[in-house]
Amino acid sequence: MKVEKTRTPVTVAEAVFRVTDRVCRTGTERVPLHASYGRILAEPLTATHDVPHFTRSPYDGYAIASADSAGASGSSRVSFTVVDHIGAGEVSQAVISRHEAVRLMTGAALPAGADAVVMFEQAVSEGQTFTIRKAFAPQENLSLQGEDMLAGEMVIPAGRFIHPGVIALLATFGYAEVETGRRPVVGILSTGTELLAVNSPLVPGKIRNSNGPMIAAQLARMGIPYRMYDTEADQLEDCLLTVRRAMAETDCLITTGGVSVGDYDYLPEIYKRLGAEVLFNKVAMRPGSVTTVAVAGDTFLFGLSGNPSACFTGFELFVRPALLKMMGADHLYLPRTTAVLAEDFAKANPFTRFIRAVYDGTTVRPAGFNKSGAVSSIARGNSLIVLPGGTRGYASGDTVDVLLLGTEEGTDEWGL
Ligand SMILES: Nc1nc2c(c(=O)[nH]1)N[C@H]1C(S)=C(S)[C@@H](COP(=O)(O)OP(=O)(O)OC[C@H]3O[C@@H](n4cnc5c(N)ncnc54)[C@H](O)[C@@H]3O)O[C@H]1N2
Ligand code: MOO
Repeated sequence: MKVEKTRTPVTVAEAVFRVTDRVCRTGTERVPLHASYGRILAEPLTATHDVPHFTRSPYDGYAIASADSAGASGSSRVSFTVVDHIGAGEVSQAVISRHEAVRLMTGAALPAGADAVVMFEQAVSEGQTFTIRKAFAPQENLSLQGEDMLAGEMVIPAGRFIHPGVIALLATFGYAEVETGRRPVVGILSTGTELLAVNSPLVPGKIRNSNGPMIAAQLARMGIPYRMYDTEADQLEDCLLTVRRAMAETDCLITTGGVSVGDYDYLPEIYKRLGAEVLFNKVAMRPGSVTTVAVAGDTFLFGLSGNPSACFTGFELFVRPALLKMMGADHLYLPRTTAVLAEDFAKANPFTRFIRAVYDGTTVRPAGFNKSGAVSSIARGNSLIVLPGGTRGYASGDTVDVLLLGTEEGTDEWGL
């Protein structure tokens, strides 16, 4: 088999752009509210009524007409008579006359004639009467109709992640079902004759397949369904058959391994046989320089490196935003921040370097063994330090860019 040995690297930003620019939404589907968590809102969410839709008391207390409290002060008490008593969910039939009040609980509708609420703590109760020692302003201690949202107001645009707060909003407006971006079904194919199943005993030269389960978990974290595929051996024909089957059964396929220039790295030849358009096959980054993305028909083929740290990073940088866009998300990228490097990093960075790292809110430090083949630092890290290409010698105390991992939601800006 003849594979090209020289590839032209693209920058990380260019690679991300090439993928996200090509991806289209995979459609929409209606799901019950309880199943909508973690999906992407396909329609803007507009308030169908004012919230709250009636003026209510935000406190346990007494509803009064504020004008009746005029003159109350530290040295002058004003007295009221309680004419009704309501809890939340009840509506008083009383219409307050001069120096009358309705005793009401938090959330109860304000009775007619009242325009302020005296908290229990602001009153001295004596049977059916109470006194106050301060004057109340109109609308004091009220939760006004529409103060949170007004009918017709667009509250959450389409493309946003449905998190618990959005679920609360949907429930507020009575959405028993929600229109969401369809989740793509993703195939995972781990290639390599050295790979053993997770429950296999170790034998010389072989290793357990850690990338497959890792990618499955990266997908699960995004709520995306997946199917696992196996090849019998590192045989081109066998691998091609499996890729074709996976393409027929899924919306996109993630492979790991076999994408470099080795004698058994069949993926480049498979892309050729499929007539796939290769968007890029080398990225100016470490790890993950061999990351390849190709499109065959309307199926995306993500060729991630076999090296675990490179595989992990390739998923987070390229696969994740693509899948989010397939679901119709408008925020595609990992949230990023800056942090103070907590230890020296002396290595040169000929290309953009992504270092698995531990970020504590202020400082960030490499999460340990930092080779492309490392597994330990993926397990220990919660973030990626990003060091630009063409730099060297970062010292403890330097400020560096950090991408945050493990959040379900993206940001709308590719900022690196
Ligand atoms: N002559 C060159 N050799 C290599 C180059 C190069 O430019 N010229 N690039 C190196 C870089 S960088 C990387 S990264 C690797 C990428 O190779 P592949 O993506 O084709 O991956 P494999 O060769 O199949 O495997 C690499 C490594 O990872 C282990 N592996 C593979 N699959 C898994 C898995 N599912 N779970 C755990 N570990 C896995 C595999 O055993 C190898 O050790 O190529 C360099 N070589
Ligand atoms: O792709 Mo390799 O992981 O750059 O080291």
